[in-house]
Amino acid sequence: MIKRIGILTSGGDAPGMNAAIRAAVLTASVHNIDVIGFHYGFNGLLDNDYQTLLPQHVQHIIQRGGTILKSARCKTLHTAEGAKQAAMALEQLQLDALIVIGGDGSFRGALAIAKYYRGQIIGVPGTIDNDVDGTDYTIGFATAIDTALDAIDKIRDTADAFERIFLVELMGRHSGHISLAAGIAAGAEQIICPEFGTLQLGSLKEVITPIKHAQLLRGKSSYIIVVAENSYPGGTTALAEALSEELGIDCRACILGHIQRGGSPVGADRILATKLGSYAVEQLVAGANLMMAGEVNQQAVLYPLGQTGDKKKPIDPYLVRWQQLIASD
Ligand SMILES: Nc1ncnc2c1ncn2[C@@H]1O[C@H](COP(=O)(O)OP(=O)(O)O)[C@@H](O)[C@H]1O
Ligand SMILES: O=P(O)(O)OC[C@H]1O[C@](O)(COP(=O)(O)O)[C@@H](O)[C@@H]1O
Repeated sequence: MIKRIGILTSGGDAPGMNAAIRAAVLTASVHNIDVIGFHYGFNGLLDNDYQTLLPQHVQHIIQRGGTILKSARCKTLHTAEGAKQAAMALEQLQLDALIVIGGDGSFRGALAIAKYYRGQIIGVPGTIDNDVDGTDYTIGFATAIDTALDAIDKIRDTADAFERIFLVELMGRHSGHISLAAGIAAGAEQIICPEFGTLQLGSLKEVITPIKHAQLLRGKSSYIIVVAENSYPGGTTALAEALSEELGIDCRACILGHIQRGGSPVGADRILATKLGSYAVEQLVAGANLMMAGEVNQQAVLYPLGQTGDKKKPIDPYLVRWQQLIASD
């Protein structure tokens, strides 16, 4: 019987985390479950830093970016001592369950705690990167794409005016979900992401050949290359410099950075967050443990927490093929 649950947001914040908190609190209230929210991710467990969350505390937060509970990374949790201490905090607060909203790293943290905790744990996928197995989309991904798209469209204007080559670096840590989606939607001429293989220092033929081909075909024109972070050993600015040297034309780099994590969540993220935040509570009541609440083919599903970081979810193979065979030609 679940009477009291804890909730926290951890790792990179993502637009829609607030919507997930709201949905979990409102659903818990209907089930007469008390909720406490830990601040600063897992640090809140270790530092006894938390607040009671009542329905009135989550009013009018569905449209807000960031997270009202704050987020952080927590080094201590990587030690067995830290995991034990976190579990002890949950026991002392008499929490029957914990909801962790975050990415696969946060779910590994949750599993570490589970070794010493008698209650239930459930994950809700919140990261702009979409690099979590067991769910078609993560909360925050749709908003990040639109943010990136808005920026790339603006870059296209200035690139067109100067007939310049621009390299736009997008986030994703080691995954290309954001770059592929935003690159396709922006009509980027090239997309470079880890799934296409990492570029080597000095071997730029595969980037240069399509540029030269396009120049031959279309003459002078703007040319946008979307580059997922960590795709080139020296970074995207170094890649732009190397290309400038090889091509003899100025290439500009634009690193979009953390702007992609902010902003009001788009409708798709608010809806996904509402569904998964609520489903997580319902599934805890039904007895779920060490699972993630995900969505596959529009159905809310449970997926083993321990498999969420297996990196089995590919970037869309149809779009990859289209980009490589048609868009970059
Ligand atoms: N292997 C692990 N063992 C224990 N805790 C971990 C582990 N991996 C990640 N964590 C915890 O989860 C936090 C968030 O993970 P991170 O990978 O930074 O973000 P995300 O959850 O967005 O993938 C880390 O700061 C750490 O506290
Ligand atoms: O905010 P930080 O610590 O610089 O981290 C940047 C990383 O966080 C992200 O924005 C989100 O990643 P996570 O959700 O896995 O934390 C990545 O795309 C990026 O590589």
